[in-house]
Amino acid sequence: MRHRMQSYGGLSSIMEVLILILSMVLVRLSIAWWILPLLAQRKLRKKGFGGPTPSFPLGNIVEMKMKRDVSEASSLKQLITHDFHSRVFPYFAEWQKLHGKVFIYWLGTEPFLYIADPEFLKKMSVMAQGKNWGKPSVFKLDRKPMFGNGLLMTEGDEWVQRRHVITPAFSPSSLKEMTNIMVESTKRMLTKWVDLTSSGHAEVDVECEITATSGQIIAQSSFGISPPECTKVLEKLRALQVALFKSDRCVGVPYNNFMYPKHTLEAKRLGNEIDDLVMSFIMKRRKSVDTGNESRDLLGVLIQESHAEDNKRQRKKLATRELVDECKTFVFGGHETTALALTWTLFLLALYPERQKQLREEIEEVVGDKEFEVAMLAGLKKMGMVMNEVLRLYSPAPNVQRQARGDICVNDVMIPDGTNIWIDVVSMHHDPTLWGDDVNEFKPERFDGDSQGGCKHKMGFLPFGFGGRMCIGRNLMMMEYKIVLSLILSRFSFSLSPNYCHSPTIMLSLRPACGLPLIMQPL
Ligand code: HEM
Repeated sequence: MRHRMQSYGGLSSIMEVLILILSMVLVRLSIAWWILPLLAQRKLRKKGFGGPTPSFPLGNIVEMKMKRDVSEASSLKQLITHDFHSRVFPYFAEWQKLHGKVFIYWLGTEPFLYIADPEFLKKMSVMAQGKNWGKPSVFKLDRKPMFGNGLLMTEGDEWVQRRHVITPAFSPSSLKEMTNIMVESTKRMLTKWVDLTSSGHAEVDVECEITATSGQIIAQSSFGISPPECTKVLEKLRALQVALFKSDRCVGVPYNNFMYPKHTLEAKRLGNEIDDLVMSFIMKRRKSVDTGNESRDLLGVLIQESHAEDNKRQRKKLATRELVDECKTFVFGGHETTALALTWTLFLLALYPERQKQLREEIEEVVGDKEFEVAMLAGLKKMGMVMNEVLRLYSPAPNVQRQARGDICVNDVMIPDGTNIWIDVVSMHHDPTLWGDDVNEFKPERFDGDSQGGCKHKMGFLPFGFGGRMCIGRNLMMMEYKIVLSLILSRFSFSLSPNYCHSPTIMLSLRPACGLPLIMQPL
């Protein structure tokens, strides 16, 4: 009996210790996840930054989801309008009315400083050294299967070094070598469209077609991956994008991965499969380096760099991982955004057929019957204006994110180290105080002789981001855009299909939710 009592006594003291440890862990977690961020938010509030009231542990996620559901349901029968900020970001549109263009909102236990004011952004970037801008750790972790630690996600010295190594792969001479691949891939797509239309299928989902072609272009021109091989990677990347961005996974809520195990495991599995495929391409290319048959495309540049430094085993391992992450980053970042810019262009040209005619005349004048040459692209001025206007109205990259690495002082307010920052590009591109009352009209002329399109603030037009982290692939994009669009316009005229449903939506990028069915008419 005494023995039993002793063991009960031992058990209860173990329980007490466990409860104590658990309470200490809970206290530490609430301090780290809630009290400290809340104190930082209070400080910012005292300095005049408002924002919606968060609740623990979801922050403002519930409110955001509710507003989005309402907006999606009410926009099902939406007429075609280019004024869609309140549809894709209904919560930001409403909070802006209450709190202005700079405020704080919460994703789970992560506070975000929302910015739709270019002047505030300018002051902030002047004060922050390039290296003091990081990428939100919460997104880096969440998007790891897709981008790993590729250029888009690296920070500090590592980013400086990586950007320095990669930049030559986008030099004018390297881009020139990509022309043939762009022309050939587009011609293959157009031959397919001719076959489709001549067999009675006039309706083509051009978003799907152009995304596949753009994927082939980047995979082949930057990594030497041939079309059949790259299809697998592209399909898996698309599935990964859906797993990561098409579900409400409560990013920012501690341990959200455990709340959505199915999506988390699916993303991890797809990420690993893509890694294996990419690794097999890299191994093949490494062999050609060993035999001296290496080309100077992006993968060639990266492989040579990793060889130059891989005298220590540790470094070699790291370099191989980095190579895989860069390949994923560039294959995804390099095709999705460009394809969407072209898709939204075709949508607008279908809507305004007189613009198709104008561009066709320009192509006839500049290119005529000749083979495409890079030197011709600068002559396609009207097309350049159309491109800028599309990137303004339907910016494929709808937001830019940062995390302060170090305190940043703006207007005498200290934005503390670690603050997440969300820059709402769609809002700035649709702001009548920056662009005028015709802000929601498609008017390429606003870019005639003015690279800022008449925007009243030079940081109000940010399709490729800003500062040192501006898009590294923008020249490649502009070249691909003009080549693909010229070839399409020379072979087809097109109009919107009655099946088109106007529903811009965000799935990391800004895309048409139901694709872009067009009625194609061969010329
Ligand atoms: C319409 C086409 C494109 C748009 C709208 C676009 C947009 C952007 C934006 C807004 C950023 C800045 C992100 C940030 O600051 O966090 C960015 C960065 C980047 N883009 Fe693009 N992009 C396009 C095409 C491309 C292409 C064709 C490539 C590759 C071939 C590419 C690769 C990258 C990479 C690697 C970065 C990260 C750069 C860095 O952090 O140093 N993008 N892009």
